[in-house]
Amino acid sequence: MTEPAVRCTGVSHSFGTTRAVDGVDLEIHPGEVFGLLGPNGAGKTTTLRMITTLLPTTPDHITVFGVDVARRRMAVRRLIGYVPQQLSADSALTGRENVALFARLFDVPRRERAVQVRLALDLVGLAGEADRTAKTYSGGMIRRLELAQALVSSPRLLILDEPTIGLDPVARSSVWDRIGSIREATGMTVLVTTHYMDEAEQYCDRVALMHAGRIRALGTPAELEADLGPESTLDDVFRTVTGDAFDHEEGGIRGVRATRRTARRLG
Ligand SMILES: Nc1ncnc2c1ncn2[C@@H]1O[C@H](COP(=O)(O)OP(=O)(O)OP(=O)(O)O)[C@@H](O)[C@H]1O
Repeated sequence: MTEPAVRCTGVSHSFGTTRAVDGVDLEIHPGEVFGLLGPNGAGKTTTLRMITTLLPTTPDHITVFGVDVARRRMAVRRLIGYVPQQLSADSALTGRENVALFARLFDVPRRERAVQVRLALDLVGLAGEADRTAKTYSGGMIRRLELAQALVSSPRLLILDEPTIGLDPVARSSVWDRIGSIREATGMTVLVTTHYMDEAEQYCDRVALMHAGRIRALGTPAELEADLGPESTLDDVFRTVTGDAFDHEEGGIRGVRATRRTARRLG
């Protein structure tokens, strides 16, 4: 039987008295684009940080392609490419130098590095701009450069935390188009968080709706919408399962911080 790309079983995490993740069960199939959706503070980033080994976990709760995250952290790290919300590109380096740096950090063998760097830049459509410094890139190009950094070690699982936050609609669709073509070219599994329901509807094979640390609904966008009734959108589904939390929480201080973080990055 094929192992799931990610399996979470009863995953929880608290920061002091805040229960950020509260009993999450999840299976992500190999090769799919899976969206973890929810408002600011839902627990999405904390879940990703546990899957990527950046937060401690206990054995037997999370596996990546069958490898236990708590027992074999280094093996799991080799399977994953991660693009966090925070800036991971250096504006003083060229696109190529930024990707080459990640190739070294992730132990891509020396003699393969130049080829892998070129392939990653090609996959995100930056081959023509690879020798410009990153400070001359637009916000969408920076996001695509960060994708290339994550791709250079040929991960089996690509994890993206809010890849389109703060981007204009054209840049957003170009980032999503790249994610789609990368998946097609490599067969890679993609796990992405977003709070843009319309994007999830359009680009994700399956989604989980998360609120207050819990998964409230899981399925294909079409299944979730059909369950609610004709003409329903994912936004409607979300409002139903969270009791309108989406509208109320999105403008909170964390939302402002997240947007500012991105604005700083792009400024
Ligand atoms: N390092 C931390 N210390 C204390 N509390 C934290 C920390 N990180 C997250 N939290 C809290 O845990 C909860 C879940 O946060 P998390 O960042 O996982 O949510 P999220 O869904 O990713 O939201 P966002 O889209 O804003 O990143 C929130 O209540 C948040 O305030």
